[in-house]
Amino acid sequence: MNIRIGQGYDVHAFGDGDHVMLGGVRVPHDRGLVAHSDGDVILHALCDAILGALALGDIGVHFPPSDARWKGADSRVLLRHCAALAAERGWKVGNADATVVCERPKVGPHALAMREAIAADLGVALDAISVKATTSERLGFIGREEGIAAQAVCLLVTA
Ligand SMILES: Nc1ccn([C@@H]2O[C@H](COP(=O)(O)O)[C@@H](O)[C@H]2O)c(=O)n1
Ligand SMILES: C[C@@]1(CO)OP(=O)(O)OP(=O)(O)OC[C@H]1O
Repeated sequence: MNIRIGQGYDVHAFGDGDHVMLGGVRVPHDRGLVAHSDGDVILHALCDAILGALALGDIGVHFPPSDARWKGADSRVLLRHCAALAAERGWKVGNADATVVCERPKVGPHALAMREAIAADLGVALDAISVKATTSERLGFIGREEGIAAQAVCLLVTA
């Protein structure tokens, strides 16, 4: 069995709105996220982790912000596309682990639903997908609730 590892990172600013999309789940909030797509930082970081493991560039190469096709896009579509790129090359996701960093909203109550959505999109078992959260202890742009960040790592294994 061959293995590959990739990592990803994404940030989006908070703006007007009444919910955020995180890990494919609509989470009620008193702000929204500013983005060309739905601004799902967890899924964007995960897409970049998969693309990184494949050495296929990054999310902006595959889904350019200049392309109207991705305006308001459901990031689950992007994630499934990245999984398909891996499958075409003989790889599948072994496991993935993401950390979202924000003061609010609280992610814990939604983490299982996020894991379920991601596992379904990647075609893997629930226990292969981890979603964690931490605050920034009120420090920096995240601490001031100006934006939200996520990191992800992903292991690919030969299918
Ligand atoms: N947006 C968040 C942030 C944190 N959590 C949970 O709270 C725990 C404590 O966070 P600290 O930053 O104070 O270490 C963290 O381990 C998460 O379980 C959360 O659900 N949503
Ligand atoms: C996802 C894309 C889609 O156009 O746009 P954004 O939603 O702005 O998100 P970003 O994390 O900046 O990645 C770039 C783009 O691929």
